[in-house]
Amino acid sequence: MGAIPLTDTELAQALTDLPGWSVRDGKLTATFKADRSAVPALYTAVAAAEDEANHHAEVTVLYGTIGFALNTHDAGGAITALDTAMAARITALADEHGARSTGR
Ligand SMILES: C[C@H](O)[C@H](O)[C@H]1CNC2=NC(N)=NC(=O)C2=N1
Repeated sequence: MGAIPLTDTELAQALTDLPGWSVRDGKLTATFKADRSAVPALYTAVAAAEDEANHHAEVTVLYGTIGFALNTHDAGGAITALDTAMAARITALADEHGARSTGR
């Protein structure tokens, strides 16, 4: 899986498999509602997945949500399969930690 920008069609197809994720400001983004007590463990799990994949998200923690934004720096900031794969991992980890997508 290389750092090749997805075409618009490929990205649209990928989004059908990534409920709750959308493209905002050129980045693959999702926000999850999470109890503050669950955030540390969720972030720790996401960080481990990021390090395993050597692919890292921007993470925004607010008082009741945790958000993720993904693009591929090595592809000039485009969205690649590295991003969609990490989005799927994050979705699964969020589910495991009781975090619920806000759908936007
Ligand atoms: C040197 C290191 O492998 C690169 O900088 C990795 C690290 N994590 C990364 N994360 C993201 N989101 N995009 C990248 O291109 C990227 N590249």
